[in-house]
Amino acid sequence: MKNNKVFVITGATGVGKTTIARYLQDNYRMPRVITHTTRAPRDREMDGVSYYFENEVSFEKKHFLERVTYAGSQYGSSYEGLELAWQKNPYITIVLDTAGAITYAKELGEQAIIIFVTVTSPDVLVERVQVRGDDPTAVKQRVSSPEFLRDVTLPTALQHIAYELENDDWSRTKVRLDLLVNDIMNGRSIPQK
Ligand SMILES: Nc1ncnc2c1ncn2[C@@H]1O[C@H](COP(=O)(O)OP(=O)(O)OP(=O)(O)O)[C@@H](O)[C@H]1O
Ligand SMILES: Nc1nc2c(ncn2[C@@H]2O[C@H](COP(=O)(O)O)[C@@H](O)[C@H]2O)c(=O)[nH]1
Repeated sequence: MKNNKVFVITGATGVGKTTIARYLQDNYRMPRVITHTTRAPRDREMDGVSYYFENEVSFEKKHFLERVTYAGSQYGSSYEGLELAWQKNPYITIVLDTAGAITYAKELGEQAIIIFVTVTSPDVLVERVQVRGDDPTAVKQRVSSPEFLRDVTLPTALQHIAYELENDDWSRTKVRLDLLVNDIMNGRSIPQK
């Protein structure tokens, strides 16, 4: 259905993408599209909830709309995943790296609402993922990856397409998010930076 929309939440590791998707699920009943990855689950992550956790063989058997390598692991999302979520609600979310967000903007056009999440000082990102309980070795590898460094800045291909959402202070982020969601749901266009 053309009226179906997907909020694509993108940005660097630890910036708050999953937190935002959870907020939209809890407050607007927007289901999150579950994507596939070959990386190992973190503490408290569950298969079929956080991700579909795959091995290299099972990953290759999926039918992906797009797939990327991020910090040495594979990630991918499918049309089937989108359709499954759209069966529950015309507004859904997906959390992607910026390469995936660019593909969604190209493939889905106006059906994809791209939200690029930022923080004023990227130094806080390491602290946030440490507080989240990520393994210190994995954090070190992640923050030195080219994908992490790339995703801190809005890519040229998403300029004038993505809404930039600063997430320094969660209580302020929620207010801006509510305004953005209500504008989209009411068919208003939002001025972009
Ligand atoms: N505004 C905020 N201020 C402080 N901490 C925050 C804020 N937003 C989210 N967090 C916390 O930062 C940590 C990382 O957030 P989250 O898991 O949502 O990031 P992410 O962008 O999805 O990361 P990743 O790409 O690594 O999965 C979590 O512990 C979350 O509770
Ligand atoms: N392009 C895609 N990016 C994805 C997908 N699933 C998750 N992601 C992004 O990968 C990085 C790393 O995720 P993490 O959970 O290991 O921290 C992050 O930016 C996710 O948003 C996908 O299917 N396609």
